[in-house]
Formats: sequence, structure tokens, C-alpha cells
Amino acid sequence: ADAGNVTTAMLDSTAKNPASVLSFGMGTQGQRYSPLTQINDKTVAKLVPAWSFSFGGEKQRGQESQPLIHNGKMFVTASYSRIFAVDLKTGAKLWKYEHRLPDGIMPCCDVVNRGAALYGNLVIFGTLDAYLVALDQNTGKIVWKEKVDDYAAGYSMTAAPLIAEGLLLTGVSGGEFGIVGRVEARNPMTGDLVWSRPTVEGHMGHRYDKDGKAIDNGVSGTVNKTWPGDLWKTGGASTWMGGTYDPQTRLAYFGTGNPAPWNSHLRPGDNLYSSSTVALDVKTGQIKWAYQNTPNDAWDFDGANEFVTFDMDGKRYGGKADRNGFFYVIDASTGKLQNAFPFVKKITWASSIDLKTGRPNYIAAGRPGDPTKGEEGKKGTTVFAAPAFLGAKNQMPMAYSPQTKLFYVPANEWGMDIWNEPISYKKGGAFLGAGFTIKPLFDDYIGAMRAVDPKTGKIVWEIKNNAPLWGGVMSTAGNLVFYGTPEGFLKAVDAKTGKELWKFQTGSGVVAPPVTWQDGDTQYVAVVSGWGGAVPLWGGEVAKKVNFLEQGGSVWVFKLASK
Ligand SMILES: O=C(O)c1cc(C(=O)O)c2c(n1)C(=O)C(=O)c1cc(C(=O)O)[nH]c1-2
Repeated sequence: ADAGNVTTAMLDSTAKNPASVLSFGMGTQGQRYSPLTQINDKTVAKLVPAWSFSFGGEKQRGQESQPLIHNGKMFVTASYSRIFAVDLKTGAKLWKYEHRLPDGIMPCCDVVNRGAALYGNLVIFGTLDAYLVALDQNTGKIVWKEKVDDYAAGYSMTAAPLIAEGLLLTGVSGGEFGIVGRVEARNPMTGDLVWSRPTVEGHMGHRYDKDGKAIDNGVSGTVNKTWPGDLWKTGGASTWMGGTYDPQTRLAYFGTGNPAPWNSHLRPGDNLYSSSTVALDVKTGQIKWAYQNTPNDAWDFDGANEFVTFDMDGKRYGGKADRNGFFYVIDASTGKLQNAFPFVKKITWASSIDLKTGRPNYIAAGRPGDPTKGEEGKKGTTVFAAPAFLGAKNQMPMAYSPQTKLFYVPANEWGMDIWNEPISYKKGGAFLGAGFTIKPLFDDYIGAMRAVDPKTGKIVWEIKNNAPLWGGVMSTAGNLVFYGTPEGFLKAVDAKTGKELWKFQTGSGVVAPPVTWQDGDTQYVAVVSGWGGAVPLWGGEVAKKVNFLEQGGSVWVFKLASK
């Protein structure tokens, strides 16, 4: 494995350097593709555990972390803002850091963390009370610690930070509490703020320097143009899944979450830049382009999902499997929509996306009613909507394979009854103005691992899964796709056909993405196991149906038996 300090050049080429996993996404562009072939469609049947490491204690719940691999060590975060360094050869603990969390943290969707970032000699991660902590990779000692925002106002951090062009780029969580989403850039070695860019219009003409002074952004905007009154001040659009970065376009891409509150009748207008992808100039924070997936979002569809860049017909595009059920292919340099097609069977809020205007063709009856009309007492008319608010795809990252030219999307088929209620903003209170009941659509499955062709919009193959899929995906040059299931399995399937080739029971549900690397002559695969995340908390009937595994907290490492 690589030794020494992690540099920008190493991060920009980590996808091509199979000795390490230096960033979330297995490369900042987030393809989650490995060129390694020792473990392949012919050999994978011989994959066996090399070691397993327990996160221990009573603190379990959702484990969504993607491990990082560098310099003979694994860096893996765990629930409740913990991080471990583990010896790659032996699986022995090298150090552990447990952030001291105050009472009253408010993560909406479990006490999760999705991973850390590596830079220089540091490993950096965000905490549930909205701090960033940078530790020495060798000792686990704190090098710097910065408060990002006020947890009592609903701010938290669950995403892995992104390093691009030598800067640390992070988002914030808290869309359900009416926080204001933003992207921040810091000096990764010191934690000093370089710029901060809010993702809610009203702040639209501005970004902020390190002293909080507004600087013209170069993107013109008008306060109140897409937000009524003062609602933009509590407008959500949180950047809770973090971002990706493409060294070719030199842009960082951040998805933005739902506009707050959920009740869309309180905020007529598009509510920019909620439920969008924003492309940022890394050095300045200027928004180079923005594309809104769900203008005036009424279903908590968010737009937070990852934008993964790839080559098609000699051009650079980004793919995004949105919670709203459509898969978008967008010019990564300009933001121009190239294609948008459904990747789930049932979508009730829009019939299609107009490729000329980039806007959805709404189905009016798909929008929950206005409580001020008093249709159902204080509630607005309840509608059945699909996808459910937990999305056609949620936080679990998809993969792209340049070999098969397919995206591998962990999709879910479900709907919900949803209605609106009156609501006003109160600091630290849930800011929804809506209620819901999630419902399965089919008897035999909710999850569906789907191979999606970005060019044709065709689903090339699918594998149904009883429970909702909530872990991420990895593709490899060995013609393999790896993914985990809430039923506890890590699976390997044929990337071209979807045929199942191998599976292993990890002992708890898998809601985290696998990784692979090669140390000397041996290829390894790792995945974190530990059931949790939003489904058991918010899934209602669905959660009852799938809560069949105990909680857990461990990381599993595999290699071929003959090695
Ligand atoms: O709006 C937000 O700030 C925000 C944050 C998070 C989060 O940080 O985990 C989730 C969501 N929204 C969300 O809508 C959602 O469905 C969700 C699922 C999960 C999860 O980890 O399982 N987190 C979140």
C-alpha cells in the first residue's frame, strides 16, 4: 500500500491506484470502480474472511461507513461519531477516537457516519454535533477541531468530507429542522475556513469569506424570487451527502436536500437551490451551474444524491439516480440535461422530464393538498405518492463501470400516503408540516439492484431484494459488482448479467459500501456491517417487515482462500 503523506495528486489518481482507498467514492469522482482483477467472476467463489473487527460497546445502530485504506492501515468511522485505525495485516486495533457528543444532538436519520477523508498525515471526519475533527493518522491524536455550526439548531454532519485541489469541502445535515444548507472550504491541515457558499437563494448573490463578509458570487439572483417571504432563511437544501469532484472539469458537485418545510404550499416557487445539483468552482465557491431535479419539492425527494462523472461519446457527463425516481445524465461542464429516465417502476408526481427545458412534467394530482383549504380538517388532502420520501435511491452510493459502461443502482420500490399540515419554524424543532405512511408496492420485494445504461435508459438486469437496499455498490474490472443487503449478506454478482456468484452472511444488516485494494500480491475486499439508518426509524410498516436482524457494528475483510 501507499506510504507517506496523502497529496492532491494521489487523491486525483486514487481510482487508478489500487493499492489504496484514499477517498470516499474510491476516487473523488465517486465511480466506486476498481481496476483490480485477482478477485474476478472465475475466482470469487473462493472468497473467505481474512479478519473481522468489532466496533464494540453498547453503541451500535446504523453503520454506513466506507473504510479508507492507506499506509498499512484501515480508517473506519462508526456510529456515534467514532473512528478506528486498524492494522491491515492483522485486524488489530491501532487507535480509537470517540468524539464526546452532547445531549440533544438531532440527526434526523440515525447516528450514522459515512466515512472520513485523508490528507497529509491527517484523517478528518464530521461529527453528529457538527464539528470537524482532524486526527494524526499514526497516533489518533487531535490535530485540529472546528465547530461548523450549532447542533441545537438542528445542524449535524454525517457525510464523508471531500478533498479537492488541496481544500477540504464539506456540507451540513439538518434539512428537517430548517437549517440553511451550505458548502464550506477549509484548509485541511489547519481547519481554517476559506469560503462558505449557502445553497438557498436569498443568499444567492453571495458567498462568504472566512470572516463572514459577503462577496459577489458572479451568479445573479433576487431575494424572494423563488422563495416567498422570509422562508429562505430557514430553507433547508442541506448538503448532507457531501460532494464529488472531477479533476477533468475541475468542478465539485454537491447535491442539495429538500426545501424546508415539506409542506410545499407554504413556499410557492422553485425554491432554489433545494433538491438540485450545484457545481462549484473549488477555489472560490462560485456556483458554475445548478440543475434542479425537483422544483418546489413536495415529497422530501431531496436532490442530495451523488453526481458521478463518467465518459460517454468522448464527453464528460455526470449520472445521478435521484430520490424522485428519475436517473439524470447531465453535461458535467455546463449542467445541460442530456437524458432523464425512470429507474423505478412507479412514479406518481411527474410523467417525464422535459429534455428541452430540463423541467418535470408534473402530475397535479400527485401533490399532497393544502391544509389551508381544510380538506381533511386541519390536514390537506392525503395522496398516494411514489417513490416514498425515503426515495427510489437514498444515501447508499451507486457504482459506475467504465468496462461495462453501466451504472449499478441500489433502487427501492415503495410508495407512501402523504399529507400536509400547518407548521411554523421553531429553532431545534422538526420543520416538516407533513405526515406520511410508507407502503410497499409489491409483495415479494422492495429493493432492486439494477444495472442502468446511461445512454439508452434501459435497465440491463435487476436483482430483486426482499428488504429495501441501503448499502452502497462497488464494481471491479474482474467483471464483478459487490453490494450488501439488510438481510446481512455481502454479495458478488456478474457485472454483465447480474448472476449471483458469491455471498457471505456478515451477522447484521449491511448499509455501507464495500471497497477493495491490493496489498502486495493479494487483493482484499472490505465492508462494514451494522443494520440501521433511516429505514428502521422512518419505515413504519416497512420497517416492521424488515427488522429481522440484530444491530451490529463490525468491519469484515475478505481475500481468496488460496492466498
Ligand atoms: O435533510 C437532511 O439534512 C438529511 C440528512 C440526512 C443525514 O444526514 O443522514 C438524511 C436525510 N436528510 C434524509 O432525508 C434521509 O432520507 C436520510 C437517510 C439517511 C440514512 O443515513 O439512512 N440519512 C438521511
